[in-house]
Amino acid sequence: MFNFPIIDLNKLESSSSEREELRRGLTDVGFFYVKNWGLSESELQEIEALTREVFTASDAEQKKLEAYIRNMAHSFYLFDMDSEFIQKVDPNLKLDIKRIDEKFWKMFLAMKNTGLDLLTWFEKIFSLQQGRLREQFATDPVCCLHGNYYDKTPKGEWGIESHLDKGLITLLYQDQTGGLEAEYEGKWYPIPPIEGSLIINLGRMLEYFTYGVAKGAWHRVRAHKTDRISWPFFLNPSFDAQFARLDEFKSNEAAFTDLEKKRRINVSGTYEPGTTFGSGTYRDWHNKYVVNADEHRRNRGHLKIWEMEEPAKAEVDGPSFKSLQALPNQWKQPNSRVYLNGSSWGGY
Ligand SMILES: O=C(O)CCC(=O)C(=O)O
Ligand SMILES: [Fe+2]
Repeated sequence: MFNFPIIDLNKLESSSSEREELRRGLTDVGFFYVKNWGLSESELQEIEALTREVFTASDAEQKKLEAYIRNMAHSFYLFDMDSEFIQKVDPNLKLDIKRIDEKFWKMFLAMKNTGLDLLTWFEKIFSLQQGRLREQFATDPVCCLHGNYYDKTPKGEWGIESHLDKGLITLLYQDQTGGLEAEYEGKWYPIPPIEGSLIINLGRMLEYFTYGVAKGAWHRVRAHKTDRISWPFFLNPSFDAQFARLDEFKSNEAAFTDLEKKRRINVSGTYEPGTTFGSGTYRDWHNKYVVNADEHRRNRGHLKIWEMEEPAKAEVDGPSFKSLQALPNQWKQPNSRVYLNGSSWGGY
């Protein structure tokens, strides 16, 4: 059993051993737990119950929901209380949309704040100038919260196949089922749930910007006999962030180039045959490798995804929904009623 770091956010300021554990999580393991991140256990229990209600609602209930989102090929948005979608809610709908919206939005913000605080801690751990990570990459980060619903993954199939998330940091809350595993030095280890804690893993972008000193971590979800819910929050760079790596880490360039060469492609829910990151912005990279990747992501997991984004970002991405709508029907929502099956663009 591998010992993943567990960081109590309330102790980071006062305890150097806590900061050392964070360093281990950041530079060696790529995965760690954090405690005291913002939501109480009772709030999390409520979120779990509401999420299960949404995902297990009757066909009829889900059909009603579908009617509200038929113009959105990709996501099930609940965050904008003034939107047409919310106002048009069928009075007979049993799901309590407003409550779901309120709870999920609170979770979204708590996770976003925790992620940004962690970036500040990473700056300290790396002795970077204050703001070096946050100001260069995350002044206006592209954030996305998923509800992942694994409906009794059939034996022999993966909940989610081995992958590396594409963004800066992923913050994940999971129910008590278990099944998540991470790779460390070539071996796979379970990441069991610790009640109330978040799992943090580092993504491809943070790894790239630091020449691999911050460690991107591979992970996967095993098949399980019961259903399982997890809530990953993806903190991606700002669309306008330049793909400029930090000189402070340049001494690791040779080692990182080596690592990249040995890597499988199509690593992170993106489709990157022979990727060179090059210059430009995160938006350029996103448009090239994420927006066009749906076909390749289709079979990467056995789950339904519910997705929440910030309204402003959803607008920025309007064109990508439209381009998705132009795709042949079978690419849009395979087997799905309300939710997309394993074809999120914002996450992974
Ligand atoms: O469900 C999990 O525990 C992991 C989900 C995940 O890796 C992802 O959505 O990128
Ligand atoms: Fe992931």
